[in-house]
Amino acid sequence: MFQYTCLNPIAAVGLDNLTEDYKQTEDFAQADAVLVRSAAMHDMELSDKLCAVARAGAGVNNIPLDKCAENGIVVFNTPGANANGVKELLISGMLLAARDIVGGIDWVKANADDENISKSMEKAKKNFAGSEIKGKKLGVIGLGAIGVLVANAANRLGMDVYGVDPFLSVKNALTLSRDITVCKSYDELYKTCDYITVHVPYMPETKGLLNKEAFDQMKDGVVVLNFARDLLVNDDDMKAALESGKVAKYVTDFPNPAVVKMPNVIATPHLGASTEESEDNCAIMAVEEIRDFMENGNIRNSVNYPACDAGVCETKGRITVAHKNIPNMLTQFTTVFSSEGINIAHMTNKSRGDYSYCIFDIDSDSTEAFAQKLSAIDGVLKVRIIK
Ligand SMILES: NC(=O)c1ccc[n+]([C@@H]2O[C@H](COP(=O)([O-])OP(=O)(O)OC[C@H]3O[C@@H](n4cnc5c(N)ncnc54)[C@H](O)[C@@H]3O)[C@@H](O)[C@H]2O)c1
Ligand SMILES: O=C(O)[C@H](O)COP(=O)(O)O
Repeated sequence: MFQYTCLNPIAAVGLDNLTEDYKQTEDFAQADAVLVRSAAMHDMELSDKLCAVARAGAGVNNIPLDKCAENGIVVFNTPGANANGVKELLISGMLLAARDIVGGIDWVKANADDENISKSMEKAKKNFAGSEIKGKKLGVIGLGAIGVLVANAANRLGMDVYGVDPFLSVKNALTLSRDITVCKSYDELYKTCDYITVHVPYMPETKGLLNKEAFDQMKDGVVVLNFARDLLVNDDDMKAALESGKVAKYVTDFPNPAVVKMPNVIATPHLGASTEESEDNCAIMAVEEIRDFMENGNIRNSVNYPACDAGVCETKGRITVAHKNIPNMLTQFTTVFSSEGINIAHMTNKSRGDYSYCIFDIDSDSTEAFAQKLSAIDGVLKVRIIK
């Protein structure tokens, strides 16, 4: 029996896939697995029992990835599961910036009691006129799951699209329309584009990516869109750019107390992934990842451990070991196995950065006493008996 807890509401269509082997608990300390969206986990105490955290979504900056890895806790996310939801909101963000749709709607509400509204609006509408996005240049920073969808959709709407991503994956490059220009540098994108949208993860390396230096290179009157994370933009520099007119409009899904008071800001309350479809996709994928990990020990879509898949165990026993990626670990493991007279039928070991993960399929039953011998090895972070 596994216990799990949800730190945010997770769509039922995903949770329904948890069998009777899973019991929900409200007690974080009792959970073997956690499902989470944006709840802040950095200050939470991690119990020895906790094995897995699944982020039903993309961004993992709310989760202490290194602290989890150090405790042998595997963190997953759900790549691409909410990308279409964000893409659609982003396209609406560009349209909201291109035409004063918000001003127009506000005007209609303010004139709700006007008996002659159909006449007076014909005079008022010139105040809310705008431009079209067709033929304009869009710059996409970060060509991942969302960035590629945004680039391709904007291209289909007749925009001239440029992208930049120093770590562009082969899969994403192949999905990108051939009409899109992949820039070698940010500068090239900044100086060319009328609209610039950012779709990169928030990490120390991307903090304040859009700052004065970046704005200075952009065209006067550029529209900046941020549907990724607020700290990707330097607020003070954005304020100055909006006040000077360098940035004509800032469209963001991440308002904060500073941003909401700035002029020409169009803000939504972190709605990118809040669609039925995205919530369902994320929940289904997160639950699949948790189940494969808890029941088989397999790792898919982890953000702090390597992918490791040994399928379903067909031998008598399976033991998994999360450990430091340092020399001599495997020799020590196999020494323990041989001293106990246990035959390893199949073994998979994968590494990623400072951490490694091993799946041993053995021809004997796994015992607690044996697992403890493995746990006692220096550099071992967590040992689990799967079978
Ligand atoms: N508004 C929302 O509700 C919402 C929903 C989903 C995701 N997000 C945010 O959007 C981000 C991106 O999501 P995704 O699903 O596309 O993730 P992803 O991992 O598929 O794509 C991120 C891309 O950014 C690239 N990248 C990393 N550092 C970069 C840099 N310095 N410059 C340029 N590119 C860089 C990566 O190579 C990758 O291709 C998430 O991390 C999250 O913060 C927001
Ligand atoms: O990173 C993400 O996936 C988004 O920001 C969505 O966050 P949410 O699941 O809290 O809506």
